[in-house]
Formats: sequence, C-alpha cells, structure tokens
Amino acid sequence: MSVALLWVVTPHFEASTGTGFLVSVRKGNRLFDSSRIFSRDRNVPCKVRVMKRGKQKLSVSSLNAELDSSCIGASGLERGSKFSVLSSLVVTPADNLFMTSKQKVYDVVLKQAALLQRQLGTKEDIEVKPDFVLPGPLGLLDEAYERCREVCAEYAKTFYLGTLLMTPERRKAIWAIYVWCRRTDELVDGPNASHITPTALDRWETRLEDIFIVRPFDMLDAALSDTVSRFPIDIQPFRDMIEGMRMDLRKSRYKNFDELYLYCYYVAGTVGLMSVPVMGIAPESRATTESVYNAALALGIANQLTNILRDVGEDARRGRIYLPQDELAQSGLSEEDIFAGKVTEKWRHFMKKQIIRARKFFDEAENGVTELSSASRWPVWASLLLYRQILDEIEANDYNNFTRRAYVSKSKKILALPAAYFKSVIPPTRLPSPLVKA
Ligand SMILES: CC(C)=CCC/C(C)=C/CC/C(C)=C/CC/C(C)=C/[C@@H]1[C@@H](COP(=O)(O)OP(=O)(O)O)[C@]1(C)CC/C=C(\C)CC/C=C(\C)CCC=C(C)C
Repeated sequence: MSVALLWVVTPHFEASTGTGFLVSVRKGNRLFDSSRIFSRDRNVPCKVRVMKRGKQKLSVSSLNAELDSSCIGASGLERGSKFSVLSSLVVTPADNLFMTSKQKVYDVVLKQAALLQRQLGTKEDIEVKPDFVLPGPLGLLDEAYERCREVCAEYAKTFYLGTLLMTPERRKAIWAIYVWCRRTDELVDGPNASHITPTALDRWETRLEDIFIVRPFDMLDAALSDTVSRFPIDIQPFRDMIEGMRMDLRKSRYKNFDELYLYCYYVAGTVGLMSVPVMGIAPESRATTESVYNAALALGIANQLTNILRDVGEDARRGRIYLPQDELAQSGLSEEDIFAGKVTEKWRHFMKKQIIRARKFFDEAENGVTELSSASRWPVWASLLLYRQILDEIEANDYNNFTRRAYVSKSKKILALPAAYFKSVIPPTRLPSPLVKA
C-alpha cells in the first residue's frame, strides 16, 4: 500500500512533480492537473514533497502524517493564519437564540433536503455522472480512491465489508467521505491532538472549501473533490463536523441533553446527512426527502450516543464527561462518581434511561433505511444492527462501562449480516406512514 507523505512548507502550496504524481484529471469540461495542486492564491507557491512509502500497514500516524503538515504546519506552530471560518450552523441569527438544538438541526435537515430535491429534480433522476476518462497507466483518481479504500478497510473492517455491497460508484464515494471524516476526527482524537488549535481547524476548513472548488490538497482530498462533483453533496454537514471538533477542543462537559444533541449532530448526525445523497432514495419511495434525511440524522445521533455510553470510563480518564450534567444530578450522581467508576444502583438507573433514549433514535432511523435505494439498504441495516447491539452488551456487562468495553463478538457480527439482508429486501413502504408525503 502506498501512502503519500506530504511536507508542507507554507500553508500555500504547489505539489512538486518529483515522484510521478502526474496525471491530469478531467472535471466536467475543465481539466486540472493534480501534480500541480494549487492553493487558493495561485501566485503563492509552496513546496509539497510527495514520497511514496513501500507496502505497509496503515496506522493512525500514517493517516496523520498528511494532516500534520497541512493543519498543524510543518513546525506545529501557529502562524497567525488569515484563513477565515465560514458560517455554518453556529452562526445563529438573533431570533435563533431561543431555539433548541433540535430545532436548529432540523433547519439544516430541511435545507439539505431542499437542496437535494432542487439538484435532482425528481428522485427518479438519481444517477451518478459517468466515470472520468483518465490518461496514464493507472488514473490518478483511481489511485486516490484506492487509497481511500485501503484506509477504510484498515480502520473500519466491518463497515468496509458493508460498502462492498454497494454499487461501485457509491462505494467509492462513501470511502472518500469516510476518509475525510476519519481524518477530521483524528485531528482532535488522534496522536497529534494536543497540537491542534482552533487555527488549525480553520485551516482544515479552508482546505475543505478547496475540495469543494476542486482544488484538492492531496490525493485523499482529490477523491472527495471527485465525489462531491458527482453527487449532490452540500458542504454544510462537512463544515458542521469541523465545528464539532472545535466544540471538542473547548468543551469537556455538557450541561444538558440539548447541548449534547448539538454535539452529536456535529460529529455524527452530519455523517448521515453527507451519506444520503450518495446512498440515494429508492425511486419507488413515497417518503419525503426531509424525512429520509431526518432518519439519517437520527442514525448518526444514535451511533454517537451509543459511542458515548460505551466509552464513559475511557473518556473520564481523559477528563471528559459527555453525559448530560443535569440528568446525572437528577439521578443523584456527581462528577466524582464518574471518576470513581463504581457501578451503583444509581448508576444502573441512570444508564437505563440513557439506553432507552439511544434506542429511540435507532427506532427513528429504522423507518428511513427502508426508503433508501435497494443497494444501499443492506450495509446501512448492518451498521445499524451492529451498533445498536453495543447497547445490549452494555446491559450484559451490568452497566460497567467504566472498566469494561462493550463490544459485539465476531459471531454476533456475522449473525447480524443475514438479519440485515432480510430487512434490506423489504421494499419502501407504499402504505401511509409517518414518513410518507401527505
Ligand atoms: C453505510 C454507512 C454506515 C455509511 C457511513 C459511512 C461514513 C461516511 C462513516 C464516517 C464515520 C466517521 C469516521 C465519522 C467521524 C466522527 C466519528 C468518529 C463518529 C463516530 C462513529 C463511530 O466511529 P468509531 O470508528 O470511533 O467507532 P468505533 O470506536 O470503531 O466503534 C460514530 C459513532 C458516528 C458514525 C455515524 C454514522 C456512521 C452515520 C450513519 C448514518 C447513515 C449512513 C445514514 C443512513 C441513512 C438513513 C436514511 C438511515
């Protein structure tokens, strides 16, 4: 597996051509030469050395190698960047001040659904653009997607197997989105997290904007540039995920569920919104686009809540408590109880309520999976069933999520696959349902 290692001398850059990074990529009627990847300011050159590594297992640090240079800067020092942060959900007009997080996020869902409908006309139009014709022995874009595939296969084995069930165009797009999400998450959760500052995240956001105007920084970004030009994907969920990382930098406590919900939207609900335009809605579905987006959002929230409940002990050891403070207090629990990590009756009672809530989000998501295009349903069902089982495992561990990590065994994972398959062959509902247009 070859991984490009990039050293960036300044935040502006132009790739050197030393190592055969030299295939032109056709983008609609435009051609861009990926060996010469330009910064926003085309007059400011910056050297990027591209070095191929021999076949080796990808590691967290190899993924980060590329991130370090572009986000932290070669020295890891702040550079007083002039990059601006563009607005996303966080820009709240005065009359939004009293809205709950759910209402604010629902506004995003409505906007995303409207954008998708506007871009596609009708759902029957969902068709990806044809493949680019690439010169060279192995198209640069093919190589870019191949790297995304490798990262995905390495980091998310079960999920990767699920993507193999999708159509080739869709699976490539999901890999590219996955890699971008993973890298974004690594910024605050990876080995270099201590070097990450809000300015570094601003740079990452500038780099995201470049992806959307097809000026990718590296190969993995090039795959996403291609994906977002083929599918009707909007930038906002991506921006919002970066906002979630900012939140992670500045916040380690959540007053109530409203605050936590917003965090879960940023870091995981956004993944659902990014994925729907790729997964596609079944042409025969009678569900509204916004209801499908809402279900996708619910699956992201459910996954993240599950993740938080599974990792209570691990997070506490990093000084983080994602659980709503007011609900902890209502159950007679304090921060000290979390740090002490003792499973008490109060804790069990608190956890039972949290699990009920997470399951409700999974239930909400279920209705939407059936409305997805047929080839996308199996992997989504599989991921839903597998992630939901983590909640069962927490129960099976008698709610000891302080010192025991709930995980789904291989045999249970294998059993979930046929179950997911049978669910996925159920066609979209033709009967009136809460998801169906009036
Ligand atoms: C088929 C499918 C599931 C597609 C989504 C693929 C995709 C782009 C995944 C990106 C995941 C990612 C790396 C997110 C970064 C932030 C993060 C780490 C979120 C947590 C994921 C778990 O990751 P982690 O590797 O840390 O987990 P483990 O420790 O290994 O357990 C999250 C908990 C959130 C992930 C959220 C989703 C996968 C959203 C799923 C929603 C959809 C795919 C929409 C489906 C559509 C409908 C209508 C229901």
